[in-house]
Amino acid sequence: MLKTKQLTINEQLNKVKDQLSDGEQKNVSVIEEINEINPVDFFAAFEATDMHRVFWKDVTENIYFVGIGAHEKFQTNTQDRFQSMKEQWDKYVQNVQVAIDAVKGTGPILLGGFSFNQNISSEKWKKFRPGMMVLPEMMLTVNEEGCYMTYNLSITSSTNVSRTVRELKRWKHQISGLNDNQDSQTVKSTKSLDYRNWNQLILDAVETIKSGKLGKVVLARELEAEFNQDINLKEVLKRLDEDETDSYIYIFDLGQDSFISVTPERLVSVRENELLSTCLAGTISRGETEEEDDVLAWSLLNDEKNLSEHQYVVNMIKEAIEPLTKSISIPDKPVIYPLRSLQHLYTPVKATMKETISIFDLIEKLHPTPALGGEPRELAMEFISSHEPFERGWYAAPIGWVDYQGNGEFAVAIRSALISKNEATLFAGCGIVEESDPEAEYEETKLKFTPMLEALGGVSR
Ligand SMILES: C=C(O[C@@H]1C=C(C(=O)O)C=C[C@H]1O)C(=O)O
Ligand SMILES: [Mg+2]
Repeated sequence: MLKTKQLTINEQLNKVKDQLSDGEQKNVSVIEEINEINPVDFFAAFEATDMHRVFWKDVTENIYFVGIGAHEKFQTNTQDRFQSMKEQWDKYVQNVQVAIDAVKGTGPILLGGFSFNQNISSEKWKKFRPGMMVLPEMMLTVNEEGCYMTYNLSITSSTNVSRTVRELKRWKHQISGLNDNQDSQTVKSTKSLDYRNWNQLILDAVETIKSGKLGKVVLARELEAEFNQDINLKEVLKRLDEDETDSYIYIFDLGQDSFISVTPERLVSVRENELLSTCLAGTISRGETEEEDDVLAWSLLNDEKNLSEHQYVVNMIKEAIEPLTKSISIPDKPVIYPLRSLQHLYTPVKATMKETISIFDLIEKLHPTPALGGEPRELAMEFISSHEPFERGWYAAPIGWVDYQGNGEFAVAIRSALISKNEATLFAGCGIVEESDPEAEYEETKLKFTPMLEALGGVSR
């Protein structure tokens, strides 16, 4: 329920308009509670339009955001991309009026992401920028309390409010003509780095680690899949939403090209001055039976190699965050984080910050953690750039949202794919440490392709 007596969006717009002087223009956010609507259906209803679409599902808070269209687009190509994004958003927020006292998860919320490296250069990623976030024209919020629609627009003292409201509500026609009978694609062929080259890549990394230059480096491979028809994003999303109940689900859709991720890894979340980050590194498969599952979990919790992969992440996050905090709590030992097809070592990091610090500052400090980059960071980044035979683009990079009050959450885009028509490029990586064995790491990446590949209708290889 909205906190204040619920004003219609008509009344909300008139309230803002009445305060405007002649010729003045104002960004405004109006919010209404709506009847229940399925977020996957809502996202899919705009498939045939050229509107920008963003999908976000956070399982911890049980919340969905679906952003449609772009009232404002914020992009950055500069070296200081996180600061540049922060400045652009701060500037917008200073001139926005939220017409009513918004409930959590409604109002102006910026959705988007960044690339792994500071630059993007390959043809494959040409539609994506190093920083790209949108303030949607309309955003559906579905949480435990209900369904809400936020509209972001700008008005002047001469705006025709009833006509504007009619235009805002056009989406209702869009969802009524929904066609559910589209076919799903099947995979025709897949292609990945051949094992000989993978073997060499891992041996090079292990040698560099043994020489003392690196502690850990995360290396990944691409899997290119071709399908018999254009990928039906709605079916993919529906499967992920139903099956992958312990991961974030994210789509950044630019029309023909979409980036999609089903990631269990939180980079950082901020609620007022409370911070939560998670260390997720160290992997084993799930068992067929409960007993086998327990045995695997126990062996992961006691495996020196996996514990070492994990500890690099804990140490780095602790070091990065501690100076900003009044108090910090990190358990001594990791626990198991089980997913549908694999399990990880997991350590939550909770902290109360000294003052409210922008989520963009935190991303800048944390990205990439040694769960995606390595230790030491700069050398690991150089090793990745010079050895991995593809461009990461948005894979392993921060994706998420920030609201107008500074709350926000960013995940890391692993278990992800770049989709274009009937082709998808999937990504999976693994933490290489001194004890790494190329074949075991190859199997681990294969396991990590599973969630996305299954949702796409393919089989892992
Ligand atoms: C790099 C990925 O995952 C990371 C590597 C892990 C590992 O090597 O054990 C586990 C989780 C993530 O930190 C990926 O899924 O692509
Ligand atoms: Mg690993």
